[in-house]
Amino acid sequence: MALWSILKVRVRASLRNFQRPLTTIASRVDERVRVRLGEVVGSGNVSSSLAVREQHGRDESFHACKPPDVVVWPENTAQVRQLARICYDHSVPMVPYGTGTGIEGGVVAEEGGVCFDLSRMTDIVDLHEEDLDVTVQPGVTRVALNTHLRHTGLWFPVDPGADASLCGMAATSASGTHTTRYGSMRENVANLEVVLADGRLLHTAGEGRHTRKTSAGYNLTNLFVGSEGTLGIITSATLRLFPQPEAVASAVCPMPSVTAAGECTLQLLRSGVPLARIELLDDVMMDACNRYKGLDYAVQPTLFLEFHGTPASVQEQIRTAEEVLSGYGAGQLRWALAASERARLWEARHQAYYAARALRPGSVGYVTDVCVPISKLPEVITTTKEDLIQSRLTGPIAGHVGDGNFHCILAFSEHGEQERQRITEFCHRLVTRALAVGGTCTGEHGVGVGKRGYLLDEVGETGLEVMRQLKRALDPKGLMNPGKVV
Ligand SMILES: Cc1cc2c(cc1C)N(C[C@H](O)[C@H](O)[C@H](O)COP(=O)(O)OP(=O)(O)OC[C@H]1O[C@@H](n3cnc4c(N)ncnc43)[C@H](O)[C@@H]1O)c1[nH]c(=O)[nH]c(=O)c1N2
Ligand SMILES: CC(=O)C(=O)O
Ligand SMILES: [Mn+2]
Repeated sequence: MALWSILKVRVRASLRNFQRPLTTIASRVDERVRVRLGEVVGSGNVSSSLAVREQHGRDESFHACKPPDVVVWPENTAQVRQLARICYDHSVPMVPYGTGTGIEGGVVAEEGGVCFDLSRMTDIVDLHEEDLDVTVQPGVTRVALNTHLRHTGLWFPVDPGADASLCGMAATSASGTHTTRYGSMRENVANLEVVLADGRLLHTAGEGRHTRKTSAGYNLTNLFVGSEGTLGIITSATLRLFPQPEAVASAVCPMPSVTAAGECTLQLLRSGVPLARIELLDDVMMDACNRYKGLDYAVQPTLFLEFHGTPASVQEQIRTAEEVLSGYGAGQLRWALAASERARLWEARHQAYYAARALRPGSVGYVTDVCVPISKLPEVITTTKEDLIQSRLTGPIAGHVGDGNFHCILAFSEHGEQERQRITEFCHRLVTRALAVGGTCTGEHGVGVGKRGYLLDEVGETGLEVMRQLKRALDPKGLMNPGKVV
């Protein structure tokens, strides 16, 4: 059987395994429900227009749009609770929506229902500067929070390329270019307020609690981090903050090959340099970024580095890093010291996805997202680059290599069935390769609809069944973002 057919069978089998809860989901939101929703939020905060529904039925990925039946914009948690209760009573699916920047189809309304657009809940509720934490509503984005914090000397470091909502980032367990040093959403969420499917309100670490650690019972906070809207609607998140570093230095460093870059990354991590950022862009991605942002970097595999600390400690880190880099054939480092230069450099990295897509105007993007134990990174990234060449695919590589996480960004035409098939087969080989060395099918983008077929291979039968039992316990009617994750 051709690999393409095997993949289809695997995905279908995985979907069949999902035991639907007993209650049948209502297929459409009828007029009665629509009126009740409008009574809660007011007529200006509910829409059934096709354009609005289509805008909410897709994210930034290639996954096909499936519009919800209605979009609502609640303005506070009390409204979210009332809306959820209405959906629960009428067995209507609910799909939480942050900023729609996800790339695994998380907001696609697989079974229609009500999309909860949370962008009008934009309060920064509690800032505890002395405790280094803050509580935000779901409409607050990472850039908005850091703009608000600018004058406090504090910041929040988790930075996916997009200006995503912080609660959406919690929902997908997002990470970014600072994760090597500061952690991902998993490490940086201290508490979540969640509206459950039936409208009950849960505080995952207890109402009003914002400690640096706790061992009080099960870790409900991390159950909801990465739950992708399938267990409840996050209506606020309490996040850890960090002091802004006194000194910052960024550099761009050309490397002889992706293998050398991977091996050098390992050695830098082992040397104990507390790297704030270490990102790899391969030659194809450097070319794409140069074209997209009008830059003139050498077109070869390149490490983007950043060091944080006091002026003296940054100098010390740079000395050690330069020694390690020279042992792996690194070229001349180009430094970005002024804040504006650094911003330009990292903006190019954050927009790598759009730079890759711009290589083929009018294309859509298929982003892979494997993460492997860091010692396996050089081998896996080298084999992947060879596979791309043999498969005749243009898939620029960008990697958060300090975490063993990398992406191939494949730009393709929605109409090219054969090319799409080659991409699907390539992605399958990549995930298989990552799982074989103890890695994961997704380091940061989540399962959504795209990775459902791999969850069984990754966590095993018992792991998947426990996830489904948890889902049934919290969402017995199967209304929360159906068709995703499990
Ligand atoms: C250019 C570019 C670059 C990147 C990325 C995207 C793009 C376009 N991303 C992916 C994306 O930004 C990331 O997944 C965000 O966490 C998505 O946040 P949104 O608010 O947009 O969630 P979005 O609205 O897309 O929803 C994503 C999922 O979370 C759920 N959800 C959203 N808000 C919720 C809430 N309040 N309560 C419950 N569920 C909720 C949704 O139902 C859906 O399942 C990424 N990611 C990453 O981790 N690292 C990276 O480096 C990048 N880089
Ligand atoms: C798309 C993505 O995750 C990145 O550019 O890192
Ligand atoms: Mn990424």
